Amino acid sequence: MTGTDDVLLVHGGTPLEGEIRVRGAKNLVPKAMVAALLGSGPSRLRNVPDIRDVRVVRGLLQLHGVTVRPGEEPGELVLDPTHVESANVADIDAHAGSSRIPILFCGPLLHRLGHAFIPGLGGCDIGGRPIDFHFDVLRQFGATIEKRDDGQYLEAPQRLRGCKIRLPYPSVGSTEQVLLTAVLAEGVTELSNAAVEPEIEDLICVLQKMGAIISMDTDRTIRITGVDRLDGYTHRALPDRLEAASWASAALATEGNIYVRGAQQRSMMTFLNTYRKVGGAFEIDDEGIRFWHPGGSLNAIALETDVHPGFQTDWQQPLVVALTQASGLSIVHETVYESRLGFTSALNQMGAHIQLYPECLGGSDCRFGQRNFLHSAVVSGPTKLQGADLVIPDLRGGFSYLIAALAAQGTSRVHGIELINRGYENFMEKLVELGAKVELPGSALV
Ligand SMILES: CC(=O)N[C@H]1[C@@H](OP(=O)(O)OP(=O)(O)OC[C@H]2O[C@@H](n3ccc(=O)[nH]c3=O)[C@H](O)[C@@H]2O)O[C@H](CO)[C@@H](O)[C@@H]1O
Ligand SMILES: C=C(OP(=O)(O)O)C(=O)O
Repeated sequence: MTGTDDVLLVHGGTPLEGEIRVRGAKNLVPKAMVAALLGSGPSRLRNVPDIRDVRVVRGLLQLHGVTVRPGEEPGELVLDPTHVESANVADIDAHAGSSRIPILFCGPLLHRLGHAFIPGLGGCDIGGRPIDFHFDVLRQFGATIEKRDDGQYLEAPQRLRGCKIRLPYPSVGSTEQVLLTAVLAEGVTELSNAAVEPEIEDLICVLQKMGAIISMDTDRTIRITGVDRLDGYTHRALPDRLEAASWASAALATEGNIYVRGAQQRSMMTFLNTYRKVGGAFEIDDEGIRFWHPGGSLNAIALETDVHPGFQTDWQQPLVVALTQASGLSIVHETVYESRLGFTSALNQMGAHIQLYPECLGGSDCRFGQRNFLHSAVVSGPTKLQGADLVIPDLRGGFSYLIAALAAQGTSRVHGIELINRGYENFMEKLVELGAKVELPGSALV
């Protein structure tokens, strides 16, 4: 999608109603694809969504000699790493695109080739997003790292060795870095203050299927006993709980009713509790979850994002749009990313009343409290939203703008919709199936 194709006209005011399906999680599938690099034979990954982050990783794996082909069932990939080889640095740079996943190639490439090149990373612009923890842990395993203008060059002069690591913060990516490196390192690795998101548990399941030895304690400690060799795996990716929650928020904000096939209660319990407090209704069955607005007014709430099992930060932005329709003052404290509330200024242009503060409001003190980041919000509602010209700032912010435009009166022009393809499979088709009135300029109503 380029040029004017990157703009969507959204005619708001119609409740979203119907059924959509979510497939494998954006925050697991690309990482399971990287794990295939560690195997001595082919892996089969099922429930793979057609999103840009998957295409980026597929390209990077192919550059490193991994063959990637469709499997027998729709959404299945077969990844064969038998002939892993060094890739041209310029090609890697060109393929890395907008994703954060290239950083996770370090451990597997160091094991397979003894060296790795990591280009500049993409990902959402929602905070500084440093990668210091990643390089600190890789050094502890015995890797050397040289920063040059085009990226980071890593080497493993000898087999990487297991070590004792404590993360300064339970970072998802750094925990995955440790897992993907420790499984083939010599000896035992003990990781404390690890992240324990459901996608990390699913990655551990993938690695265990390959032959890894990994145990998790209740105190965020993960122990990995290195092995000499891993096989391929067959795995069905856990469903995308972040996409599911986005559609749930869309149902609430537009006074609609959406059945999300594939949504799973277990990985969404914290979201479901919050949804119920706001006044949203849901019903769970074996195949998915139905979310709807039961009528009447919604309740203002106090919300704090946190690492799992807390309220996931990626759920925050879409739900804030629904909170603009709740009666009273809602407080949102974003403790994972310092700049993740910036998207709210466009909601204010549409008629919302959202005030940002640098203090930690409504809960515990976080890392950002003394540093002048506008990371708390007071949302005053309900407010009528009006269509506007919107420029998508990041993935979840972008989906939130779609929700706001759908809930608003009048027409919005939403610019930069291509970014949404990074994490939402076929979102335009899904919108149309749910009855949204959306239009690509120059074409008929889609
Ligand atoms: C592709 C993917 O899975 N993305 C998810 C992953 O991002 P990602 O893995 O990048 O996020 P992290 O959990 O690592 O980041 C959490 C916090 O740790 C900080 N940090 C992280 C690494 C580091 O080296 N130094 C450092 O200071 C970050 O700036 C941030 O404030 O987890 C986030 C938190 O659940 C989610 O919002 C993202 O959707
Ligand atoms: C922040 C996100 O992703 P990434 O880490 O890929 O930028 C997200 O999925 O909302």
